[in-house]
Amino acid sequence: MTYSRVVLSAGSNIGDRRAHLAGVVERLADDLIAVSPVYSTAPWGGVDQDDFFNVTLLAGADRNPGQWLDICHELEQAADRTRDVRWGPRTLDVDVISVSRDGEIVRSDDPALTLPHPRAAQRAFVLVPWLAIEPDATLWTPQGERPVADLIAELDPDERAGVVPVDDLPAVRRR
Ligand SMILES: Nc1ncnc2c1ncn2[C@@H]1O[C@H](COP(=O)(O)OP(=O)(O)OP(=O)(O)O)[C@@H](O)[C@H]1O
Ligand SMILES: Nc1nc2c(c(=O)[nH]1)N=C(CO)CN2
Repeated sequence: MTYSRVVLSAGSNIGDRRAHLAGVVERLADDLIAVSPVYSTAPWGGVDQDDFFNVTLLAGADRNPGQWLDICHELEQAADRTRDVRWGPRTLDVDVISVSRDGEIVRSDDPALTLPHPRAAQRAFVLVPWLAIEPDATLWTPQGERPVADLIAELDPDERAGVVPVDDLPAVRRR
């Protein structure tokens, strides 16, 4: 038994953004612990592009970190995701933000799956939705384990202002 708890971030800024995010919730239905509201988010990373819709999800299951990443890639492929511009527009991006096992945060330098996600602490589009579903969330950073609320408070106010709640995705029924 390798029960693990995962934080995933999903984002879309091409096509039916809401439908792409709803597909993630549908796929993970059996493992879901919580799904944030949908947020409209200004593009992060310096590429001029349309706003994203983002959600952060908590899930738990008997899976290792690589199996969570496989699900992320499967979901991206199902949305016909292509890799063109780094941090550029996409139908669907699903990232593994953090995994914990038996309450211990998993850490990995593997470029194929770096954990926790090395840029999560700078991304209001990940942290703000995460805090909405887990008010005492913490993230491992190079400075150690930090409350997500503190990381958000340290972001540029413009970065925070670009992340605005829209509404909730419809609830899914467990299979
Ligand atoms: N924590 C992680 N979550 C998702 N992918 C990761 C992670 N760590 C490493 N990767 C690797 O990064 C590769 C590129 O991922 P992707 O195209 O989603 O990057 P990106 O979304 O453009 O940028 P970023 O990594 O900054 O979010 C993936 O194929 C994957 O193997
Ligand atoms: N607001 C926002 N910006 C992004 C996003 C995203 O999901 N939301 N994903 C990116 C690819 O890593 C690059 N920039």
